[in-house]
Order: sequence, then C-alpha cells, then structure tokens
Amino acid sequence: MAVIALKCPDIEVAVVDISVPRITAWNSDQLPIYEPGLEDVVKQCRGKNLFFSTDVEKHVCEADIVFVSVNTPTKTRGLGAGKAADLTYWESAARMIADVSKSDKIVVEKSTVPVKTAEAIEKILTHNSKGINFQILSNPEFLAEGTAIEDLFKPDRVLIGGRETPEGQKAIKMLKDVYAHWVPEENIITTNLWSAELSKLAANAFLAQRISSVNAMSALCEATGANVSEVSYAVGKDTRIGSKFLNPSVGFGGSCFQKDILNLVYICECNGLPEVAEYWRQVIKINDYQKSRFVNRVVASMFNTVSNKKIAILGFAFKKDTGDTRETPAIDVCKGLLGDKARLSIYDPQVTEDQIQRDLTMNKFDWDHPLHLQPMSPTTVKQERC
Ligand SMILES: NC(=O)C1=CN([C@@H]2O[C@H](COP(=O)(O)OP(=O)(O)OC[C@H]3O[C@@H](n4cnc5c(N)ncnc54)[C@H](O)[C@@H]3O)[C@@H](O)[C@H]2O)C=CC1
Ligand SMILES: O=C(O)[C@H]1O[C@H](OP(=O)(O)OP(=O)(O)OC[C@H]2O[C@@H](n3ccc(=O)[nH]c3=O)[C@H](O)[C@@H]2O)[C@H](O)[C@@H](O)[C@@H]1O
Repeated sequence: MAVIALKCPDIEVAVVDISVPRITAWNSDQLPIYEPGLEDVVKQCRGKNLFFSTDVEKHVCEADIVFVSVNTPTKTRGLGAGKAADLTYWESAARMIADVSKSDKIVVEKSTVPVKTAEAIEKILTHNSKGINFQILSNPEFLAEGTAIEDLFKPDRVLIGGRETPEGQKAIKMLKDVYAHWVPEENIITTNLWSAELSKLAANAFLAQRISSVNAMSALCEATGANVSEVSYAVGKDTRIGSKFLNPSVGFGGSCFQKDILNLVYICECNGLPEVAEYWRQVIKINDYQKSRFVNRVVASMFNTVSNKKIAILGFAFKKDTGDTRETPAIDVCKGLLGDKARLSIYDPQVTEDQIQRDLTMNKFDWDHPLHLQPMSPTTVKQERC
C-alpha cells in the first residue's frame, strides 16, 4: 500500500488495522517490521497521501477501493483443521464492509485465499447491500519478504481477476489503472476470478516444490558423494529449468508456503482429487524430513548426543533481511536439539529474545491466531460513520 501511495500521488491511501500497537508503530519512527527500503518509502508519503489508522470503519466507508489483506491462517480446529484456510478474519472484514458502506466499492482480495472465496464474499457483501454495488477482484500478492520493495517496484507480473460481466471488467480496468502508474501494461495480467485465486496458490506450490526437489536431491547427494550445489548448478543451467529457487537448505520457512500448500491439499481433497492432494502433500513431507534429517545429522556428528553440549545458532528468522520468524526452520531445529538436551545460544540481529522464547514454546500454527486478531463480535453495534 505504501508503494501505491508513492507511485500514485493522486491517490490517497489509508492503511487500517484493528491492532492498535501495529498502527502506533506504523505512525512512529520504529516500523513494526524490518524490510529493506520500506522505511524510506513510508517516510516519503506518510502524512501526505499515506495514512495509518485504527478507525477501520470510517476509512472503509469513505474508500472507493478496499484492499483486504487480513491474515488467512491454517485452521487449528473443526472441519479441515491442520489444512484448510481459516477465513474467520476475512469473513469478519467482509461483514464490516457490508455494514458500513454507503457507496459502491471495489473490494480487492489481497490476502491469499482458497479458490472460490470470492463467491462466498460476494454473498456476504450483497446480502442486505442497501442497493450498493460491490465488485470483487482477486489481486494476489507475489512479493517475497526481504526483497518486498524491489518486487513491488518491478513486479514480474501483477495479476487481476474479476467477473466477466461489464461491471466486473470496469472494476478490473480501474485497478489496472492504479498499477499502470508504474507497471508496464504487458506485465498486468487479467483473468477470471477463479484463475487469479488459484494462480497464487499454484505459484507458491511450484516455488516450494522446487525447494523440496533440490532438498530431496541433497539427501541422495550426501548418500552418494555428489555435491548438491554442483548438481543444482548443473541442473539450473538448463534454460527450461532455470537457476532460481534451487538452493538446498534446512527446509523452507515463512508464513505462506506451508499454509498455502496445506490449503491446496485440502481443496484437492474437497474436489475429489486425492492423488493430486497427495502429490502436493509430499512437498511438505520432504520439507519436514529435511528439517529432522538436519537435526539427526548434527546429533549423529556429535557422538549421537548433544546433551549438555553448547551450540550457537546464528540467525533465527526464516530468511535473510527479515525479522519474521513465522514457520522458520530454526524453530524445528532448535526444538529438535533442545529435545536432546542441548544448551543453545541463539542470536539474530533482527529478532528479539522475547520473540525467540515465544516461538520455542508456542504450538504449531498458534502464531497466526494472536489474541488481538480474534474477530469482532458480529453483534457489535456499529456506529453511524461518514
Ligand atoms: N507476508 C507476506 O509476505 C505475504 C502475505 N501474503 C498474504 O497476505 C495475507 C496477510 O499476510 P500478512 O500481512 O503476513 O499477515 P499479518 O498477520 O502480518 O497481518 C494481517 C493483519 O490483518 C489485521 N486484521 C485482521 N483482521 C482485521 C480486520 N477485520 N480489520 C482490520 N484489520 C484486520 C491484523 O491485525 C494484522 O495486522 C495472508 O493471506 C498472506 O498469505 C501474500 C503474499 C506475501
Ligand atoms: O505468498 C507469500 O507469502 C510469498 O511467499 C514466498 O516469499 P517468502 O516466503 O517471503 O520468501 P522466499 O524468498 O520465497 O523464501 C521462502 C523460504 O524458502 C527458502 N528457500 C528459498 C529459495 C531457495 O532456493 N531455497 C530455499 O530454501 C528460504 O530460505 C525461505 O525459508 C514467495 O517467494 C512469494 O512470491 C510469495 O508472495
């Protein structure tokens, strides 16, 4: 959103969140996340055409286009627990938009959502719509943390999906005009809603699949004396394969790959495609295997026990140039070593000691369900706004 504000001085961007500490931080000198180049962008626009506020309803009521980027975590209970996307936060946002709106709006799915989510959102928005016209667009985000600003300045593509009706096409054009301020027209792809929603899950699955492929190969390299970096280089030189995203690792981390593939697996199962679901599930299984294989190798190399041995862990975030620890492989590695009673000294310049302690004591998936995100009660009385 900050990049939209920077590239489109004629557009006023209000970023709203129900989290008071987050908005306070966005309005301060200490931004709530570390991302190279972000501070610069925020400082250039904040107070001019970029505003951060907790007054969600007022700004939604006034907006022509509402981007919804709420979290879509993995469900931890109920139907599809451990796989399906939890759309509680999205549903609650959609109900709020329907309640407070007094003029036509384009509602943009920016969060990563299961294919066909727009259909459900449309129902919520148009129910009791007081004659208001809502157009839903899917505009998934492809940035990677650590290179977010670069990715947003020069995206490989911007994807916009919408209804194939005249109103849907008009809405697509309006959003396209926003991106056209800085993205070349040929890099803006337009599709139907379902293709856009599914393309995001597919892109993350393909990317993660490459990492699991090279990591699976690393196990075979270790067993045979081949060098995985050499194999990866040689394979990636084939222009049909390409060299990017073929770095072997302890396993991929981050808030999205695992969640989105689990979601894809669940969607395949729900559509009666167990073989396809099993195919994608293997990407996660190899990732888990790679993390435990790493711990086992460390322990095996130290006479089969790390009990009472002091081990330094340098770097805890899920990748460089970020302080984000969501699903970082470091958690599984540290827990594995602690399970064998190792004494760990952990350091990451972008991660606080408190965060590390929390991560090492939290249950899987709980990080994405913090208290402040529990949905507002649907019975909350809405005040008259704008
Ligand atoms: N983090 C990333 O690099 C990328 C994330 N995505 C997708 O974007 C979505 C959001 O991801 P993150 O920003 O990482 O999640 P996040 O958890 O950091 O942020 C979500 C924010 O939404 C706020 N929120 C929740 N319900 C709300 C409501 N009803 N009204 C107003 N604010 C509300 C929360 O307070 C929170 O600050 C997810 O679907 C994710 O898959 C997609 C591409 C990249
Ligand atoms: O949907 C999302 O959230 C985003 O997920 C990823 O971005 P991100 O998770 O921020 O970072 P990546 O650079 O993809 O790295 C993910 C993990 O894979 C690991 N990785 C990456 C590349 C590689 O060759 N090997 C490898 O192990 C990284 O170390 C990291 O743990 C995608 O790259 C983005 O396109 C997508 O928008």
